[in-house]
Amino acid sequence: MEIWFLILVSLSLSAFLKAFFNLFFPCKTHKLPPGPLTFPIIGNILWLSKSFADLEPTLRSLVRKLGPMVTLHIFSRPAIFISDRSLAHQALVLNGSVFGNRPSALATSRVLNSNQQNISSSFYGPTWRLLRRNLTSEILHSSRVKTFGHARKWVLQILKNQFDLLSRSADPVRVVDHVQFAMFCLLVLMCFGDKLEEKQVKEIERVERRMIENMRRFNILNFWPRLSKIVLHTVLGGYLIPKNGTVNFMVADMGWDPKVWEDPMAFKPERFLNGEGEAFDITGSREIKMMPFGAGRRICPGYGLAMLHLEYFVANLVWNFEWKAVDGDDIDLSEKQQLTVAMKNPLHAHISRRSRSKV
Ligand code: HEM
Repeated sequence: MEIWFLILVSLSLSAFLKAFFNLFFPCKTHKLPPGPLTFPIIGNILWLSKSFADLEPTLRSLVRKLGPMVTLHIFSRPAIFISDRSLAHQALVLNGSVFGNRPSALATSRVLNSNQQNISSSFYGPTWRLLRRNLTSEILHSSRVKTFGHARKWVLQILKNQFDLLSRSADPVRVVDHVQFAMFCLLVLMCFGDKLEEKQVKEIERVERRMIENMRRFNILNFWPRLSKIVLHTVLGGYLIPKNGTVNFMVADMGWDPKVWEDPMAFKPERFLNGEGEAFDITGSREIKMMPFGAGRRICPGYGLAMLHLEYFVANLVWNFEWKAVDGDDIDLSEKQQLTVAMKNPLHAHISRRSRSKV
């Protein structure tokens, strides 16, 4: 047999074996993303002693030192933090079925999340799919939102659907949860009252730019824990994401990436003025530039409704009040960490002349 043929066969065989092992045994061939040196029990105590506000700068400095994927050993599971937009896209959008899961909750939080049978905490599976379909097609679909006046009727219909579909379940918590869920949806829809008109929505387009810029610049969340209970070991960015590992996305850092956003820390709503009339894609389906509503299969199903609602709310705040810095004219954009990020020196609101003249 020709020697070149033997070389070719052995090279192909080794390439095949490598691909096979990478696919089925990534934990043997890949390492966890880097992380600080930790000692089993002491390491956990150190992390747990940190407040939420301390965790964020610590993580940022680790990302600067170690790269866009970092592992911390908190509790018994490795917690992986991702700060890079394209890795987030690869995980949440391109590999949505792997990263769309939620972890098993602690016994205490199961009381609050109805034994993980509600839409946001349920595992990626048939119950989640059913709840999600019911919410998106029966409540949040634009054709339904337009007829919000009949909200009460839909909610009753949805409740009936849910009861019918889940009637085989012997778990009473599950049913209670669906009642609560439907009532919550009703409340959200009722908030619109009968004041939402298409004309009004158009008038406040300008406000939308300010609002999206606010979401990018002043993040509602610094990092969004997508605590994925990964069913099989998987590989992302050349690193192992272990089975039962948890994955967290550093949302604030993605919205401040200077490669995407010019002068990222400045408040510039006009950056969303697009000459070609193409709207900014907040879902990140093609590329993630910011992700206030998450991305991929578990993206917030209420984002359309939330945007409308916020536009209406923010437009009224701008229309009815004059917002001024307390001391001097300069607005201070520094932040402080509370449960969410808030303005360190909030503005004061004065009733505007426009509103006063109406009174
Ligand atoms: C400004 C307003 C809102 C923000 C910033 C927001 C943000 C988010 C985020 C970040 C997630 C997690 C996404 C992920 O895991 O990738 C989420 C999930 C969710 N949101 Fe929202 N949301 C808002 C309003 C709403 C509204 C109005 C509704 C209801 C109509 C809603 C219903 C949900 C539900 C049911 C989930 C869980 C989805 C799932 O796990 O499949 N949200 N939201």
